[in-house]
Amino acid sequence: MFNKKTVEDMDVKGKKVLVRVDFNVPIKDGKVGDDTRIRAALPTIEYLLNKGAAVILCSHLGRPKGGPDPKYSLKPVGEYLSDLMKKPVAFADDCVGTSAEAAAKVLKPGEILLLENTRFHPEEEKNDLDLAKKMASLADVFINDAFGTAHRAHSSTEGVARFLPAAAGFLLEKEIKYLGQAVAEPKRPFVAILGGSKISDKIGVIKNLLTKADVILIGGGMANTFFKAQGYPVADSLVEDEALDTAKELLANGGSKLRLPVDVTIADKFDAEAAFKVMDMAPIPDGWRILDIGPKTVEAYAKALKGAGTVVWNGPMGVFEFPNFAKGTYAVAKAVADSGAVSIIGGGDSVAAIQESGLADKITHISTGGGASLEMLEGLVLPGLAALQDK
Ligand SMILES: Nc1ncnc2c1ncn2[C@@H]1O[C@H](COP(=O)(O)OP(=O)(O)O)[C@@H](O)[C@H]1O
Ligand SMILES: O=C(OP(=O)(O)O)[C@H](O)COP(=O)(O)O
Repeated sequence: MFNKKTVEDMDVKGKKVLVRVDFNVPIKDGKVGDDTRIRAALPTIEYLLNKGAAVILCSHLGRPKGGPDPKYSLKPVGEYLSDLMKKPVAFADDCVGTSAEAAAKVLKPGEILLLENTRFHPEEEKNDLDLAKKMASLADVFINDAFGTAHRAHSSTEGVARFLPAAAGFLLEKEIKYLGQAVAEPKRPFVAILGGSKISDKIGVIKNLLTKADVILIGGGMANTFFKAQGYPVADSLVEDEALDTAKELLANGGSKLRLPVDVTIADKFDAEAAFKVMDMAPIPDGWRILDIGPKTVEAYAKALKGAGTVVWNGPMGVFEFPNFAKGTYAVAKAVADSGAVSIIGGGDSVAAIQESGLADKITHISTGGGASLEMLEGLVLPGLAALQDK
């Protein structure tokens, strides 16, 4: 079922191994927040070090626009990893070029180097092969362990695999195996929950989910786009206008499977200290924005989750980073945990939310990928996986 070479199939002793990880973790005030994605990469890193490889890690962080931006530096992640592993982690302030080359050259077996954010090069997201070739030139072997980014065909995920012997890390293998079998024949009722802020990225998944899931519960920024598509003025709420046509089409075809919030919590600014109130869904007053689902919606969604056989969830129900707007996300998390269903929660922020809710140990599978697990669910090919060598 998993037909790609893995790290165990590769000869890595004495070699330099470039490992694509997904260290796209929440950073607050220059410090790492939820570290699930970092911990999830440790088995591959430790295996390689024990086998006598020199490990060169690369990742993106956030969505920097058009060049280097200190806000999106991976430096704090390197420091965090060093504390976690209790060993030095060297850092190069570019993922290619002289600093990366010099740092990679002196790296010895058993040592770790982290390269700066791959998205500081705009070519990365275009899967530019020159950039990929430069990254590949730093190493002898490529391992992709970035499940969370496996749905992106970028230079550091897909491109680089064309220039080096390329195999999967343990995390990538584990996620694909688990999600593959869990969604092949899901226990029913199958409830999907979709929220968050990456709206145009993820709204397309709903069309396909309508054929697979029994109920789809919408929250977060995703819901706002549906409200606008229904004709509600949403004032300053987060909406992605390019997703409006898709939302309209889904509303027309989704029938009773597709559920939207019936009430919302609105705020007078995008701030943890904002004034807020709950209202039944109606035109949003000027100057306000929707930052969470309301209590009636929580009740309705909890009812839909009761007795579910399988639950797949990506995207928080509100801006859970602000305590006043975390209630919807935490209450839905509790309903998922209490449902007794096979539950899969994926995505950088969704996982951070479930960890903060204290309910993580009641969830069947915490996945490091949100968009990646949704695309898997859709049956799409993940380019980061497809590029690796077959067994
Ligand atoms: N109503 C909302 N308005 C603005 N942002 C929202 C809203 N609801 C959720 N969010 C934001 O969505 C983000 C997570 O979205 P996304 O990246 O799609 O999820 P994940 O990382 O789990 O895949 C969070 O930072 C959260 O604050
Ligand atoms: O956080 C990620 O995706 P997710 O929010 O869907 O889990 C991945 O690191 C991919 O990031 P991207 O959606 O900016 O390509």
